[in-house]
Amino acid sequence: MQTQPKASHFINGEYVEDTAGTPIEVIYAATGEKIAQVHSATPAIVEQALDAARAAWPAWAAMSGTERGRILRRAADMIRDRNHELSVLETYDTGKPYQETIAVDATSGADALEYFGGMAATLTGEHIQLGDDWVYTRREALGVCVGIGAWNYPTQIACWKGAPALACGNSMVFKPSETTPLCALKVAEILIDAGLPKGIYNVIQGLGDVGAALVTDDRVDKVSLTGSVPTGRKVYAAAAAGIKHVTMELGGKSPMIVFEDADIENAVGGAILGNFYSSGQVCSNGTRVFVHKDIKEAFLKRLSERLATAVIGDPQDPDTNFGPMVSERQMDIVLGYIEKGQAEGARLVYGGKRLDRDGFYLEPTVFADVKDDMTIAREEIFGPVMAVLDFEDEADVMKRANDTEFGLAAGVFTNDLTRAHRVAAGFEAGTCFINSYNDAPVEAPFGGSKNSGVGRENSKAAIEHYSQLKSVYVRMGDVEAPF
Ligand SMILES: NC(=O)c1ccc[n+]([C@@H]2O[C@H](COP(=O)([O-])OP(=O)(O)OC[C@H]3O[C@@H](n4cnc5c(N)ncnc54)[C@H](O)[C@@H]3O)[C@@H](O)[C@H]2O)c1
Ligand SMILES: C[N+](C)(C)CC=O
Repeated sequence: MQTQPKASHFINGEYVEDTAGTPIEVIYAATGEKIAQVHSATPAIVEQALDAARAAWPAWAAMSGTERGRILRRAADMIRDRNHELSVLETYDTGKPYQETIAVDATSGADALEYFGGMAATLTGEHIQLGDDWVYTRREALGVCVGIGAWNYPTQIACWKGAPALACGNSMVFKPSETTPLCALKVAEILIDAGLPKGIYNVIQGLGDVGAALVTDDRVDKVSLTGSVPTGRKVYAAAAAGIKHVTMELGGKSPMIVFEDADIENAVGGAILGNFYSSGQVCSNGTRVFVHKDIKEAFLKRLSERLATAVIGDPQDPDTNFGPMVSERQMDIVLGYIEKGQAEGARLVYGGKRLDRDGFYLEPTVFADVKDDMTIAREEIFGPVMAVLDFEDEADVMKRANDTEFGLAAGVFTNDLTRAHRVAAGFEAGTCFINSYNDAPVEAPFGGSKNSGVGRENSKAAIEHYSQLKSVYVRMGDVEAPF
């Protein structure tokens, strides 16, 4: 497959290059080989992208929602038609198994374009009667939105930010992660092929400095970041200085609680999905798995048996279901946490090593007897490392589950109906799961509380974050002035 894009950036409906920008190598995680190179955006490219987005959005905002929505839904259909090609590319970009990318990545991007495309025509204000006078509200676009992506779901993130922004009549400049620059370019190309006016969705490459240049620019009205908490703090502060709207989708260290009455097979399945899908590189993963002491050993035994059946290998092989870390750097970070887990006294019950093969492969890793204050129970690892902690009492485990700076997600496995809902209500987290883990349908709000984020992606809630209301007061009688 051709992995080298036509050019580094996509601006005003065209691929654009500026080789003066710092080269960014794209490394295939499964082999360690270079598969493409792009250039970081120069100040001239940043200017070009923001000028294009600024110039294009008023006409786009003035189009009817039906027309905007039709273009987004056409793009969704095109993504679905090209799912195989896009999934192969996503696998090259991230190293994630094709078995996952064909099922989730481009299709969830298409879901967002279809959902928000359908919603575009329904966006309205309201009428408020005040005696003879009245107020009507107009739901208006914000203007130019900047999207900044993480590397774990490059197509999905490009679409989850782009679809609601465009549906509301905004334009977007999207900067993918420097680790995975390829997929967002395809999204931009497909949107143009679907009929999107030039300049409405632009992609530029770069590291944090390019992201920072976008965030601080006066032409930008809204910033939506998917990334780590430390980056979130910087971006939020910079956006606040310019009084910009923000959405922050940040990291997590989410709890999953398995009660003694849970269906163990389902709970083990949920823990596998919530720790080892995408080789553990998922923001909402339930990496602190609290298992009731009465079933802990049975849980660990079944978990180890099922982990032994993981098919680890060439991510482009459809049978492979566990791939490499996205980069050597990420692999080294995760190995550092595994060392810390052992040094701090956690019991390694599965995996723990780098695999003896090319690429950045780690074994799926499980620690038991983890204590709340251990580093592997407190910090986001963003890799295939599960921490299993014991508990006996519901009130106590709830306190421990919520004792974290993060609040992205949380899950509970139990067959006790009232306990399930009581626990879900008690979680300090934006997205909770009962007898399931990591489902993220476009119809449901997704996002975090506490340090895990601000705002919500997907669902009707996202419309509030990409539009603003204008109130128009209409007086029907004479004006009564005091003098
Ligand atoms: N909540 C969610 O929906 C969600 C989804 C996926 C990933 N994540 C989080 O993302 C993190 C992993 O991704 P990562 O390593 O790419 O994160 P990161 O914070 O290192 O980078 C994220 C993006 O921000 C850019 N950036 C860095 N510094 C910046 C600055 N000062 N100004 C503007 N942009 C800047 C990067 O270039 C990149 O595009 C994890 O913490 C994970 O939990 C969250
Ligand atoms: C949003 N989600 C859970 C699909 C991917 C986060 O890393």
